[in-house]
Amino acid sequence: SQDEHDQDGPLPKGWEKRVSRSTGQAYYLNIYTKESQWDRPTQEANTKDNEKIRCSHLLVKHNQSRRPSSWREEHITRTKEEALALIQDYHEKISNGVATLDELASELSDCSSAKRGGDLGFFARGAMQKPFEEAAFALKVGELSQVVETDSGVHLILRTA
Ligand SMILES: Cn1nc(-c2ccccc2)cc1C(=O)N[C@H](Cc1nc2ccccc2[nH]1)C(=O)O
Repeated sequence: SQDEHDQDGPLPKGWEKRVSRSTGQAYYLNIYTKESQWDRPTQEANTKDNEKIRCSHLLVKHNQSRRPSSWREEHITRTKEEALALIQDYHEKISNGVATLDELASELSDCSSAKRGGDLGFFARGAMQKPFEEAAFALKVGELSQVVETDSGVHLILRTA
């Protein structure tokens, strides 16, 4: 069988290396959840499929938001188009390294998590509105999302763990 101590060193705990019978290609099996993946794992295998991730976000609310009010502005009147223009500008600034998400979120996010630089802590699937969850769980650690729309407004999401 394939030696799991090949040139990349030992596999993280909970993974086994397998070879695909049809393609002969190596893949990796999570021995707890029986999930498999092509990419060589970099972290210990999670033991349940209620994996948790950690994200920070920047939220810009608008006049169609579920709760058009925030610590920044009691009555939010900007239109959705204006919110999208703002969040696009923030996306560019963060992508170009002009500012960090936590700096902008602290001043500009309409979510009460702004006081923690937008940090939402760890959460599993089922905790957040679906569009936010799908975007967040698709991110790799350190990756910034595109603009994500929820009933709360428009967001930028940074996965931090
Ligand atoms: C999900 N969440 N966590 C916090 C939070 C976290 C850490 C410290 C303080 C507040 C605030 C919220 C929250 O729902 N805030 C809402 C805005 C909002 N809507 C969201 C939808 C998805 C993810 C985060 C979101 N935040 C609000 O302030 O009107």
